[in-house]
Amino acid sequence: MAALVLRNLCEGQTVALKQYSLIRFAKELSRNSQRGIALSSRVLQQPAGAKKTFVRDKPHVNIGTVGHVDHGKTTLTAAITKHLAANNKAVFKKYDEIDNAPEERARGITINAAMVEYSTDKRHYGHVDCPGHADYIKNMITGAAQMDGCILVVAATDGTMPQTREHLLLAKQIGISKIVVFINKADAADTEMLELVEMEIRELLTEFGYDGDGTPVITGSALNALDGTNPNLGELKITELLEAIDNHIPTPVRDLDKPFYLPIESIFSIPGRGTVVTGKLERGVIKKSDDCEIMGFNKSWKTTITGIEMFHQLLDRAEAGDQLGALIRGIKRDELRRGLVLCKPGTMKMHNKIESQVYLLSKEEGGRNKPFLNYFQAQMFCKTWDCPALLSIPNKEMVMPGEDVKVIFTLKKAMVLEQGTRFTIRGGSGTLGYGVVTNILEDENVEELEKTIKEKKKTAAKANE
Ligand SMILES: Nc1nc2c(ncn2[C@@H]2O[C@H](COP(=O)(O)OP(=O)(O)OP(=O)(O)O)[C@@H](O)[C@H]2O)c(=O)[nH]1
Ligand SMILES: [Mg+2]
Repeated sequence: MAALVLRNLCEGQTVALKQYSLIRFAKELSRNSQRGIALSSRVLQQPAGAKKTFVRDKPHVNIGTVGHVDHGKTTLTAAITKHLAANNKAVFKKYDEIDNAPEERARGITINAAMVEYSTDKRHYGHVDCPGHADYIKNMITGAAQMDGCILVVAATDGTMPQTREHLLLAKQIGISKIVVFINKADAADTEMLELVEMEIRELLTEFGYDGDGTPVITGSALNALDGTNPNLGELKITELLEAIDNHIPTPVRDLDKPFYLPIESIFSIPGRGTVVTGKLERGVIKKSDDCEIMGFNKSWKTTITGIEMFHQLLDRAEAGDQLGALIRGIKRDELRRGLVLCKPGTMKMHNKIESQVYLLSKEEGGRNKPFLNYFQAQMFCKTWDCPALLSIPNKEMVMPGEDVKVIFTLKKAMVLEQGTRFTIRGGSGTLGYGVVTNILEDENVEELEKTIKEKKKTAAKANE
């Protein structure tokens, strides 16, 4: 998260965000304990004996809230923890404990994806509350990249909105196969409106390849549940929602036998202890004292894992699916960034050129209205990283939005990529398309390529004079 703040600074997001970022940066370091997965300095400096050891007595599943800005995702997240806290299955997280950065409080919106933990009788959950605002879609992608299933929140007062569509598209692309819908703000809408919104959502789910008829849709009021008023729309609906999550979102089959692999989501520095990287372990098993390799953005490091934690509890062994923090030896926080990968030494490789099959969104789907010419530069988002990438189309000069095509991408930096990896292409402020890596190609000299492109553009401009 702290890394994210720095990134926001570097990448010139809104001025307001910059002003708040330094304060947030300082706060982030001290608020790790509220995020669940991160290892806070306060916590890690305690003698190991003072901390609980994580007991794996239920399957762990990663879910979260997605949907348009202000539709009630954070209110719902707080309401779920309140409901389960009454049964000792969660710690109640108030609304402003989830949205706790100064700018989030000032603007009343979620900027960073936040994490809470709770259990039902059936499973243990890590829940990421994603931001809905279009400006923070990057943070939503990173948050959602870790989910096994999600709760799509749609306010009955608005119905489906642009980020409802965009989040659904990204969820599909990230590989989330099952969704549960919560139609929120039922306290502020009439029955006719609620029915219309449900129909609209079911249609949208079908359009994006989900089971529109079979997806559980629960209609209620997160605010009523949080306030403890109107139990028929509040409390009871949270019970229904949790049952739907337990039953509709399958426990993923985890890849425990493969070498471990964790896309890094954030990096923290713990004075006196070292650097912690956090993220979801995608596959394999890690143990304390395991050797590891960190790689991405043209660089790599070899080091050792000296501690593992999940939700403030210590683990000797973490397995695929766990949202964890790993303490690593001898690398400074500033050397690392979100998007790097932690893996078993020698098992992964970085590449900067791939062949892929891509679907480019049509204008109606929120895509571009102009054709894509050779060497169009887009931003590729994959797992927790994003990197500029030049698009080229074999044997063609251009492709149109709405086309499903074979595309070659040359990335500005070599990243960890594999055949079958899914990614999203964004540009300007929106999603332009999505695709899957079909082949790894021989690395390209990016500087040479850029020179050639410049020359070609110059020649073309001269010819047009
Ligand atoms: N009437 C009514 N208002 C609600 C309900 N749930 C949330 N709200 C209000 O809607 C506003 C937005 O709620 P949030 O929970 O911040 O929405 P969000 O989806 O997390 O917003 P972002 O994270 O910024 O995208 C707040 O003023 C809430 O009090 C509800 O069930 N009924
Ligand atoms: Mg929110």
